[in-house]
Amino acid sequence: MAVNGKIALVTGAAQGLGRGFCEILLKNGAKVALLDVNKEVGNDLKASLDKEFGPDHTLFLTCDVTSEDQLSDAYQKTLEKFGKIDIVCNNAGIANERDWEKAVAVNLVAVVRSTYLALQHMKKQNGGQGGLIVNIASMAGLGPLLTSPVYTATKHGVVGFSRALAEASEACDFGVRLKVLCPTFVRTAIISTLSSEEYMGLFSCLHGFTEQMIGMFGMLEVPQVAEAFLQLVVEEGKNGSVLMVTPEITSYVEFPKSPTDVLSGNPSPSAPGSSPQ
Ligand SMILES: NC(=O)C1=CN([C@@H]2O[C@H](COP(=O)(O)OP(=O)(O)OC[C@H]3O[C@@H](n4cnc5c(N)ncnc54)[C@H](O)[C@@H]3O)[C@@H](O)[C@H]2O)C=CC1
Ligand SMILES: CCCCC/C=C\C=C\C(=O)C/C=C\C/C=C\CCCC(=O)O
Repeated sequence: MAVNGKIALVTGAAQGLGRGFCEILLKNGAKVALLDVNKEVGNDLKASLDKEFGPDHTLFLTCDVTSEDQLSDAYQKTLEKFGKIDIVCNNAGIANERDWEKAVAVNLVAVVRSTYLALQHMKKQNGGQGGLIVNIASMAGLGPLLTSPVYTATKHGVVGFSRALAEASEACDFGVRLKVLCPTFVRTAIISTLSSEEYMGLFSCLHGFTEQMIGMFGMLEVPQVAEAFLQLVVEEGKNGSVLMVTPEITSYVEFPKSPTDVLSGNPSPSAPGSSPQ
């Protein structure tokens, strides 16, 4: 989808990857609703973006994505300010294996809720103009991060939910596409949890394991991931696709043949973007 003139809503927008996604959308001519639980950092970001893009191009909304009321209120305020929503990026996420229920609430439950809200506002059957939802998972949505089983589960959940809903949206002709971004390690604040005694808890015997993985996979910088995000947004079609990002390679993930392919007699595996929508 061409970004110029579009309205986007990004969760967890105040810093890290969320900030990178907002900046690349703004640079390409979108207006963006910035949602974040961190009011102070969010207000600072808004002030800095106002200088670069003008105050009418963004709206900062304090929003804890785990609150149903705050989330639906944020969608409502975005619509009141900008009149429509074309792109939603569900990015807010945490790593917390001790308070693992909170990790499930932020990383999975809130992504599901926000995706359904987005669908409700964008789908053609409700008078919407269609649109695109990009859910931020992780490479931990494709394979295990040993020190973080619950984080891994939530990210696998985001991948599975998004792929299933992408097919359902197409079958129901909602006019809304879903895509998933799976970066490896990125230099942001979430990484500071790395190897801390508080985080490791049960898994302290795996001390040093993540550092080894970072040595193997490498560490991305935010602008590299923002470029991959832009690629997902701009490329037409590819509903249900999952884009993996490492320092060396950005590529669509191929999954085993899905039951829908089998039912429809599609001989090829479930290649991303195989559907024309
Ligand atoms: N940094 C990394 O290595 C990777 C990160 N990811 C994913 O990217 C996403 C963004 O993470 P980072 O930018 O790295 O982390 P970060 O910690 O720098 O930023 C996360 C942002 O989300 C916000 N947030 C947290 N809980 C929230 C809530 N309940 N409601 C609203 N906002 C909330 C925070 O205030 C913060 O602004 C997460 O989903 C993370 O799992 C995926 C792969 C790698
Ligand atoms: C295919 C194998 C999966 C590899 C996963 C790769 C990268 C994933 C990175 C993230 O999503 C990073 C986000 C959170 C992790 C933060 C801390 C957990 C690590 C703690 C530790 O092990 O010390």
